[in-house]
Amino acid sequence: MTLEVAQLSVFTGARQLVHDVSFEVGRGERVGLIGESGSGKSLTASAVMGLLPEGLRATGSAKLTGTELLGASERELSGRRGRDLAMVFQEPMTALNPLMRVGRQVAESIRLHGDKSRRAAQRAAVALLDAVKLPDPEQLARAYPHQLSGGQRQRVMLAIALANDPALLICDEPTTALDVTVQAQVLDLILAGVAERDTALLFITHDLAVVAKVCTRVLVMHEGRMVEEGSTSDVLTRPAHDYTRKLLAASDLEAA
Ligand SMILES: Nc1ncnc2c1ncn2[C@@H]1O[C@H](COP(=O)(O)OP(=O)(O)OP(=O)(O)O)[C@@H](O)[C@H]1O
Repeated sequence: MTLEVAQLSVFTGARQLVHDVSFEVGRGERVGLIGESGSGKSLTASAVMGLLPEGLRATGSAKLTGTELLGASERELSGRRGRDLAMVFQEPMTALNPLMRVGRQVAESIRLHGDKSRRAAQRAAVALLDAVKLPDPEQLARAYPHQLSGGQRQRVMLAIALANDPALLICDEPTTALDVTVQAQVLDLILAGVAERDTALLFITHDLAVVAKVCTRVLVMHEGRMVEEGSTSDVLTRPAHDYTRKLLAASDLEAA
């Protein structure tokens, strides 16, 4: 199993925000995490990545390829992030360095976790920018983030995330800020990227149409608890939990 989360809870002081969440994501599997705003999706993912905001703490277990992430040292975690654990967030501007050319940012993430020379990493970076279908990647590698469109920046983030063939990719609303056409293109790239590498995908979204397109299995969160889990087609067509039925009714998903 690539990711095994067991009895994961998140607390702020004595208040519990996430309650005993357990799930697994296998190699090459694409799992959606859905639920309304505030249901605990992002906190669950942040706890797995060791990126909880100051003042919050997690208990339980989250193992990536057999090794415990919860309670690991920051040094250990930062060694794994970008190597076998990668992330793409909603807003690429906050994750990209505004003062560094994008090609160099991709190349640095390759060099940080490998033994490629500067020149080889630069070449690999251009190849990755090409693989995420950025136009004229050699030229584009020399641009700064603010010179790119939102969709182009998200492709750069995806190139960085996939640079070291991660075992697990966590996407948190990666296309929510993009317009519909660009959104579909970026989703296709994510699907192709994880398929090529057999990467496990945990995909957070509140958009059920996106889940239907991307995920084979779905986890439903409500008020910090996991209330339902099943194959995407079962959950979207025959929801077992009242809350999931409400989510479906509130969405404009035609298949539902
Ligand atoms: N730093 C924090 N301190 C205290 N409470 C927090 C903090 N971050 C999140 N919360 C609370 O934890 C709960 C879960 O938040 P979380 O961000 O995981 O929800 P979410 O399902 O990802 O929502 P969204 O779809 O809006 O991102 C919410 O009630 C939120 O107010």
